[in-house]
Amino acid sequence: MPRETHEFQAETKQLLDLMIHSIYTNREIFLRELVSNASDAIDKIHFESLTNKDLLENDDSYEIFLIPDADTHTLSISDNGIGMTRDELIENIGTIAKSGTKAFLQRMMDAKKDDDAISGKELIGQFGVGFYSAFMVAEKITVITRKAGEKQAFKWESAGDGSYTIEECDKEKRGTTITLTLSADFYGDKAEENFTDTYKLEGLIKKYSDYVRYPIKMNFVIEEAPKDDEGKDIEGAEKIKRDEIRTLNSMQPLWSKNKSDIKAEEYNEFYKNLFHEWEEPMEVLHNKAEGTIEYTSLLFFPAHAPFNLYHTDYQPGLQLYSRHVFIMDNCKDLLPEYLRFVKGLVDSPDFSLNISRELLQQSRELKIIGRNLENSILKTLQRMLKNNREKYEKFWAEFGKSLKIGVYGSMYSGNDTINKLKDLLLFATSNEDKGLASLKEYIERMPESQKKIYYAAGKDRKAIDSLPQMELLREKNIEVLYLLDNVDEFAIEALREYEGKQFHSISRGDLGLDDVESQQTKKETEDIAKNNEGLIKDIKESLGEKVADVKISNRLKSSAVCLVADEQGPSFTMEQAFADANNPMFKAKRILEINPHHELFGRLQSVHEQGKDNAQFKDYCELLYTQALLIEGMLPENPAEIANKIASLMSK
Ligand SMILES: Nc1ncnc2c1ncn2[C@@H]1O[C@H](COP(=O)(O)OP(=O)(O)OP(=O)(O)O)[C@@H](O)[C@H]1O
Repeated sequence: MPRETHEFQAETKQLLDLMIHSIYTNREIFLRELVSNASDAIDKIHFESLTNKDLLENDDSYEIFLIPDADTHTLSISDNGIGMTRDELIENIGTIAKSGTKAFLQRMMDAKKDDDAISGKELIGQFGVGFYSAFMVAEKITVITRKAGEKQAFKWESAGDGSYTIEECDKEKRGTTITLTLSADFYGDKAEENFTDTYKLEGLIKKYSDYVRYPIKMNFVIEEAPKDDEGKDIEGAEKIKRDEIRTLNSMQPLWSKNKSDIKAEEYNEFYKNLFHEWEEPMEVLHNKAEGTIEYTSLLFFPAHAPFNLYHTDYQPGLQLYSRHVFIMDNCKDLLPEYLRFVKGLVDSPDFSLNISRELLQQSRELKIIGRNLENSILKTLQRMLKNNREKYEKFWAEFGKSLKIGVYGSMYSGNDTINKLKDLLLFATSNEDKGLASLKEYIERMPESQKKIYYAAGKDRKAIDSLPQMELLREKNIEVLYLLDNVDEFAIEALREYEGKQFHSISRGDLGLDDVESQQTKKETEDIAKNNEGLIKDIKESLGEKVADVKISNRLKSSAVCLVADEQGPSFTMEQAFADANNPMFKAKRILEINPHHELFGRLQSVHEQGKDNAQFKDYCELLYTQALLIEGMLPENPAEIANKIASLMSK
């Protein structure tokens, strides 16, 4: 195959450009990225070799080699991992598939446009861009790789200038060697950071990659004075050089050490290293369990929710080890779905080394460990909520959605997730000064006469504040939960009640207030309804299919109309959420409520006196309904017709 030149995908070009003109000062992290990739590649061959030993080609001494060369000012990172085929080279290195990286670029562009204060430096810190980070220090990168089990090796090369070349080449050992031809600032004694200096490299490996579970080796050239027969240095004699291969990383798994001997930075570095994260974790949970089942777990809550946390390309799950030996990544069977954001590992001598995923699912040990981990995470969260509200609210902002989805999901799975999670939920409320409220806090603040927990859903505070349905509750000083996230209302539906108090949407059904005043208003409203039976019936008839019912309202104060949904069916926001999910079948039943104390009601009565079939009455009905729709943030089906009706009414 002749040498081929390929263009980088447009997004890759942008990324390369950013890397080359990098604003990121912490350039040394490129080494951690390349070493992590090498370690991942070894994990892969190890895993594959469990079912296909031939792939190893009799070489199972996994290792990563660093080869600095001051003369050619290159640094190579070599591994005997899985390697890449030609297609994989193009797929993995020439294109950006990761949604995180795409999101990174988007944010970068947005930041540029808005002249945003978020600097590129911080952004790189949040995302991480793997292989490409090497272009921060290299003017050219050469990848030579041979996939395990294949004969042909390939050479990939790029100067980061928009294109790369691929050609066939020879490589005796399987795996990948990445050679960086260092840019002028990064080699030589005068350079501020000299990445051909063995001692500098040793320091970086200790700092970032000490726990990598395969040996990271490097050749040191040792200069020593020759020794005499008694083993003493011969003075004045010319020094002798000899090579010594050293393993740079301790490989001692952090989790096997005593908790009290581990510093916070060690946990942080370990986490960043193992999970390719760039930020310190929000929380670390390190537990050793002894007893019927023995295991050690080291779990982390990331600082931020990943962009794809709720997408199918997100890989939840923990790493499994048995006596420090890696078994598998992304084991989903340990933690419930609502904890999909938790990263970490479990090491247990009770796991068998080459257990299949299918068998694992049935493992009794795994179930018990999973339950223990879930409990310990829930306890941590309960403690955080009680003792460190600020931190908990940060957690909630990142991962609250997961817990709410968990509550919603329990509607189908029928387990006791609700009981586990209900006290951990936080909601915004109409009482803005008090910040977010747990359901317990809300209940504690409820006046005795209030029997239900009221909630309203909307896209933001302002939208809910301006709902006509809020008027009465505001006047009565009744606190309302503000459901601002799509999933909130679904979670509330699943909860049904909290400590014996039912949830009640302010936009659905009767409010059910039973203080003396409300009882009185209710009676009044019933009387008005009775006296206007004919009018109500005719409005309903005129609106036809559009509404399920028309009612005289006892909840409106200053607004003329509002639309409420039927108590049984979905609400308007749920209808919207269903529609967004391509499920337009679920429609809320619309009930038009009319304020009998509004001036317009009198007008309506007099127009109605001219008969239910007169055109003006029909227009009034239509416009009242449209108003109510608009207040709910919904558009009428026939906006042009409505506009004409308004215009003709205004000109009268
Ligand atoms: N040494 C290697 N051996 C085999 N494959 C590699 C090696 N280095 C990189 N790759 C492949 O190239 C892909 C892209 O690497 P890159 O570092 O850009 O991203 P990543 O490792 O997937 O993610 P990140 O490092 O940001 O977590 C990897 O997923 C892997 O498939």
